[in-house]
Amino acid sequence: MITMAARGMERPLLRRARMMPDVSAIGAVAADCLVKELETWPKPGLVSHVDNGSHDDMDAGTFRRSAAAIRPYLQRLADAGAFGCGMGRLRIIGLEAERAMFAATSGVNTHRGAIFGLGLLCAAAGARAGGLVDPELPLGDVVARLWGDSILDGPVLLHSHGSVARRRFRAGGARIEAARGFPSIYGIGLPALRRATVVVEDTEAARVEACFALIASVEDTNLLHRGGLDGLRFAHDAARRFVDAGGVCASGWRARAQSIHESFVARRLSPGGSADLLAMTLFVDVHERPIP
Ligand SMILES: CC(C)(COP(=O)(O)OP(=O)(O)OC[C@H]1O[C@@H](n2cnc3c(N)ncnc32)[C@H](O[C@H]2O[C@H](COP(=O)(O)OP(=O)(O)OP(=O)(O)O)[C@@H](O)[C@H]2O)[C@@H]1O)[C@@H](O)C(=O)NCCC(=O)NCCS
Ligand SMILES: Nc1ncnc2[nH]cnc12
Repeated sequence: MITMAARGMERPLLRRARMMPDVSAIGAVAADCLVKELETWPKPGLVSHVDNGSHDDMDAGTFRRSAAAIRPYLQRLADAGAFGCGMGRLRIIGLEAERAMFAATSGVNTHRGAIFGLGLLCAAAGARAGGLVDPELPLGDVVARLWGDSILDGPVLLHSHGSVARRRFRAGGARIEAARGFPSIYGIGLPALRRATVVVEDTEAARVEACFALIASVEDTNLLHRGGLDGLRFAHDAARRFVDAGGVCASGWRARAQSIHESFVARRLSPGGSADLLAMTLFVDVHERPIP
């Protein structure tokens, strides 16, 4: 069993509020997290309900259609997790979800990374609600424990933007993130979201904080694809400066965040992997809220 502790990354032993055992709600919660990610602004270079960021082939409507189309598949992944299915079955459902996404968006890739990562978290939530694993085990550890090896051994996409960027820059990407139990969610996104929620009591601002914290450290293959190493460094530095200056807890944060958003758009940079990880952070937050 691969746990965060076994990998030397201790997580605090929190008692977790559980949304159990309602397996049938998992897909709807996950789709709602995709919509909440969309409805977060300013997010550097990314599409939101306010503008299209660095994209000219998709807008908020494209993302809403995509989230609605993949919602039933996220639920099927949760059900599959509750039935103890292996990675082979999850992959089949994931690929069907990708086809539904492309049909809903006329061929635009809105959520492939989210289908993969959030889909695995849905399956983990299903396995937990179905009593197949310790109900206290964090969802990321459930993914690593049940499917981590198969995620790494599975077939790779040879021609996706991400796979080209990963080979060129030796980057990790979505599979490594999932196989390791989502360290970016537990180590970065979730702590940032929760810190900001306590201080500012503004849920959209807290999502902005988590988004910037993720962009500041994730090796995002979308940034590498569009901007190479210089693009990734630019994004890391800009987001890090925002967080270090107090993030959304500092006065004037929205104007600063908007200006960084515009600087990404000017360079056509889009941290799609961090956007996916924001949605996954929201999902984990719902399922693992500590009991006060
Ligand atoms: C395993 C797959 C995810 C394979 O994907 P790939 O080989 O492409 O791997 P990655 O590069 O690792 O990234 C895949 C997507 O994951 C997001 N992502 C990027 N970096 C990270 C990261 N460090 N951690 C986590 N996630 C990351 C990202 O997704 C978002 O970007 C997509 C849009 O990208 P693109 O089409 O390139 O868009 P544009 O820049 O707009 O293109 P142009 O306009 O320039 O032309 C969007 O989907 C976001 O979600 C990465 O793209 C997986 O696909 C796979 O094997 N699937 C099979 C199904 C399966 O196994 N499912 C398991 C059960 S659910
Ligand atoms: N809001 C967003 N904008 C651009 N790419 C994304 N990938 C996932 N969410 C995204």
